[in-house]
Order: sequence, then structure tokens, then C-alpha cells
Amino acid sequence: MKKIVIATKNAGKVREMKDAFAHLPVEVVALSEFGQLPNAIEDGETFAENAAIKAKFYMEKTGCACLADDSGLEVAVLGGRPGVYSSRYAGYNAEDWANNQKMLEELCIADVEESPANYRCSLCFADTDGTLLTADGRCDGVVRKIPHGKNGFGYDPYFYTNEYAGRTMAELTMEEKNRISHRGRALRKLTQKLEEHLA
Ligand SMILES: O=P(O)(O)OP(=O)(O)OP(=O)(O)OC[C@H]1O[C@@H](n2cnc3c(O)ncnc32)[C@H](O)[C@@H]1O
Ligand SMILES: [Mg+2]
Repeated sequence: MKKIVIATKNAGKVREMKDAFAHLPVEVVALSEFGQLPNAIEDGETFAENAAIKAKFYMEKTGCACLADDSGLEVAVLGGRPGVYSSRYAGYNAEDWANNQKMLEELCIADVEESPANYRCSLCFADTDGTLLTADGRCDGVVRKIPHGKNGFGYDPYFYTNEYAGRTMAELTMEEKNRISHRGRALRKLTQKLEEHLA
């Protein structure tokens, strides 16, 4: 069976990505099973560039096909910030609560209670034969200063979805989140390409 490494150090992403592969005839392996690997340098200017950097970097480190995700939140009144800097908005290795705090501060400086926002996700699958498969996804909603919910990760408690009116991403089950999320949408496109590649 084909072995695919979920090339991310984010446990929230691993949970969501494993779920999407449940029906494919592939062996899904976490990056953590390869011990302590160095971090890829995510110095691309776009989500797509960073996803490709991570997929190729970890494919070389593990010797296995790797699927990487680069994603983030774009807040309209903040000119699209934090964008590709979402995981380090409050500094390198910042925890989710610190990044959320930083976003609340920026919303206060902008003097607004809420703003249209969207999540974006770029996926890149790098196979050992040099094949690269890519897919993107987007999810629109609104960020507000009052958090709700304990599910998901990152900015989810502050992200009010358009599809499930009044509910934040952190109030959804994983199945509900995957149905509408940037990552869920990108994963469905990517798995289709992957099925063709593996056939
Ligand atoms: O690079 P890897 O190892 O995959 O893990 P990471 O957490 O650093 O991931 P990114 O560099 O892609 O940064 C994405 C950040 O965007 C945020 N984010 C992405 N998808 C999200 C989601 O579905 N829900 C909430 N926040 C999300 C969250 O803060 C992530 O840390
Ligand atoms: Mg990262």
C-alpha cells in the first residue's frame, strides 16, 4: 500500500487530513513517526509556495511521498493580515491564544467589532518520483471579538461561518468543518488528483 506522510507539525491539521484519507487505499503516516525533524523554512510569498517548500523538504527528509498544507486567515479590515504569517502573527512559535490576542488588538486599533474574513489553504503532494500535485481551497466568514466553541484549532473560535449561521468554526464537529472549510475543499480536489496519480 502507498505510504503518504502528512507533512505538518500541526496536530489540528493532522486530525482533519487523516479523516479525508480514510476512504483511500493508502497508509497515512504522521511526520512525528520520523522522530525530531528540522522545520522547513517557510519563506514563500504565497500559501502555494510554502506548501510546495514543505512538501519537497519533508519528502527529501523522510524518503516518502509527502502531503503538506500551508494555510491562514485573511481579515479584510486588516488588509488581508495575518495571511501567510498566520502561525507567527504574534512571533515565531507563537501559540494559538497569542495569535488570537494579536488579532483582537489589531481589530481594536482598526476600531471595528467585526470584519469579513476568509481562510485559505494550499496543499502540495510531492511524490518520490518528482510528481507534484496541488490544490487550493477557501472558506468565507466573519471574525468577531467574542469567541465561541472549543473544537478545531487556531483562529476557529473567532471565525463565524457563513454556512452554519451564527456558529463559529470551533462549534462545528470535524465532519461539519471538513464539509465547508478551506482545507476540506482543497482536500477533496487533491484526493481526486491523487486517485488518478495512484491508479
Ligand atoms: O507549517 P505546519 O507544520 O503545517 O503547521 P503550522 O501551524 O505552522 O501551519 P502554517 O504554517 O500553514 O500556518 C497556518 C496557521 O493558520 C491558522 N489556520 C490554518 N488553518 C486553520 C484552521 O482550519 N482553523 C484555524 N486556524 C487555522 C493557524 O493559526 C495555523 O497555525
Ligand atoms: Mg508553519
